[in-house]
Amino acid sequence: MSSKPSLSLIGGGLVGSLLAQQLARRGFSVDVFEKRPDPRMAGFAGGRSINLALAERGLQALRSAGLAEEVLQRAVMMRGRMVHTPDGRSGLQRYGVDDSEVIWSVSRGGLNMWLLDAAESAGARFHFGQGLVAADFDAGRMRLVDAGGTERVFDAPVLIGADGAGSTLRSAMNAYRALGERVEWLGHGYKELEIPPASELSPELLEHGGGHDQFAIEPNALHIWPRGGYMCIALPNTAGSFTVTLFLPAQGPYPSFATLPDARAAETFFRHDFADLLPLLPRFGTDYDTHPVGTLATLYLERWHLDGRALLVGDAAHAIVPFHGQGMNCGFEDTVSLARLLDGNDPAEAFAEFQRLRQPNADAIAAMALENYVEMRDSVADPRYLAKRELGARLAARAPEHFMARYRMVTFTHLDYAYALERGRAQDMLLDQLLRDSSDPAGVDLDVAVATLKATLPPLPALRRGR
Ligand SMILES: Cc1cc2nc3c(=O)[nH]c(=O)nc-3n(C[C@H](O)[C@H](O)[C@H](O)COP(=O)(O)OP(=O)(O)OC[C@H]3O[C@@H](n4cnc5c(N)ncnc54)[C@H](O)[C@@H]3O)c2cc1C
Ligand SMILES: NC(=O)C1=CN([C@@H]2O[C@H](COP(=O)(O)OP(=O)(O)OC[C@H]3O[C@@H](n4cnc5c(N)ncnc54)[C@H](OP(=O)(O)O)[C@@H]3O)[C@@H](O)[C@H]2O)C=CC1
Ligand SMILES: Nc1ccccc1C(=O)C[C@H](N)C(=O)O
Repeated sequence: MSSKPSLSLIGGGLVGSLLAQQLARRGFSVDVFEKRPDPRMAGFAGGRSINLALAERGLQALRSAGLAEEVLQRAVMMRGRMVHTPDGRSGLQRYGVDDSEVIWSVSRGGLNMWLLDAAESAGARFHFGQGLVAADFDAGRMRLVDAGGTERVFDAPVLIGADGAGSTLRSAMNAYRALGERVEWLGHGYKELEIPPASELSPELLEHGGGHDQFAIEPNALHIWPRGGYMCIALPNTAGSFTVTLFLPAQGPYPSFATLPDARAAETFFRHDFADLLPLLPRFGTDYDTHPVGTLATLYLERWHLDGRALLVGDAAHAIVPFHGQGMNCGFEDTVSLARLLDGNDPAEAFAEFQRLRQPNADAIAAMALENYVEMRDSVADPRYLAKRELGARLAARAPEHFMARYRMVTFTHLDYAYALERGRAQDMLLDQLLRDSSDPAGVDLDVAVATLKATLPPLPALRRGR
């Protein structure tokens, strides 16, 4: 008989299903309890967004699970931000120097279903339509409710909660022993709309006269319509459509979701603020009136575990705002770290070490995700931001061992998020200093700038590349 403990995972979403695969592959006995029906039979029932940006951290976790190539084949490459200004012009701000540094738009439902298949193939057992209701941590038992409302009690000496931002396991743990929970609401909400495939739009609306095959606008980009205090973004889907997300203050003066309660009011707003986007949204009225306004918040906990009895991972432990496109990526990194730690250690040690390693990084990406909202909705159109970005690129080309854009550290490396935050702050101060007298990066003496950089900051750590 195996000496490895039996593990009960709550939640078979993105993080729960990948974690189940990683643990089952290592020989753990894994049962996953998911409150929704099996999406492979019932269809995928919504979720927090239609599609997601997959970056290097998430990809590396998928590689270690042997799933990366399969996922990439069903993803759309995004080379950079296509910024759409109010005058109707657009321009690409690349993420990296070439296509080795791109992010990928993947379908949440598709990804979740491939991960469920992979976890089952590795030996994990899934129990759908089983929602956690309560847990008795002293007795090592939990209570689940099925779709018909029948409640049953199961043994579960070791519980892992991957049940998302509104985690029931977290509530049960918190009631047993205070976890030091703090939720900071952003005060902005989001609503999803859709640009359909080009074939559903009249030809005169299509960019480049329809020269993007089945896509109405450039497919290989993450589109942003920055408007200062709010924005729209669009991520491509493989079938030719784009999922558009409007981010806007929830309450307060116009424009806010409160002042745009229905499609009629919102259409006037879009005609004025997103004039080039509105004609690409033929189902605007129905989408606006039927899709909910999602809420956004950051979750901070002092404790992620109850000794070796229960642990929280992914959004259940550290939900963040979506603006860096890193919530799932961070949760996927969690799964690799936790599976390694559990292999050969008792759960109490593994859980404590997991929190020690991951919490500073979760805090750091939470902070950077909040900052990226301001960057996306405002700074991308600001000359000062563009000047700093340009000077940063020049320094990185001249002294790559000393300068790397923070965005690159977060998105394309495995450097700790906490390191990226700290190093990024130091680099940002240096750029401000170098651009104090001139707002033109071409006016900065690069030899002097590189000498200052090397005198101010230590070299970057050596990079571990995914491929
Ligand atoms: C608008 C938006 C856009 C985003 N875009 C990106 C992006 O581009 N890139 C990125 O990396 N991240 C993105 N994120 C973040 C990403 O969605 C989350 O980080 C990710 O879904 C977390 O996965 P999870 O498995 O921890 O939680 P979830 O995906 O929420 O899964 C939780 C699962 O637990 C189940 N569950 C809940 N309660 C119970 C219960 N009581 N019993 C049993 N099961 C239960 C749920 O049904 C669900 O299946 C975005 C988030 C939002 C809101
Ligand atoms: N929204 C956020 O960003 C954060 C929320 N929280 C905490 O979470 C709790 C609830 O948050 P709130 O956002 O208001 O509501 P929910 O998390 O309950 O989500 C709102 C809606 O989205 C659905 N939904 C959520 N996650 C998924 C998923 N993975 N797949 C499919 N559908 C999903 C829910 O369905 P269903 O009801 O069936 O689950 C519900 O209809 C609160 O206690 C809050 O403090 C904490 C931090 C961040
Ligand atoms: N997926 C998202 C969802 C919502 C808001 C932003 C994103 C992003 O991915 C932004 C991207 N990382 C960027 O910085 O351009």
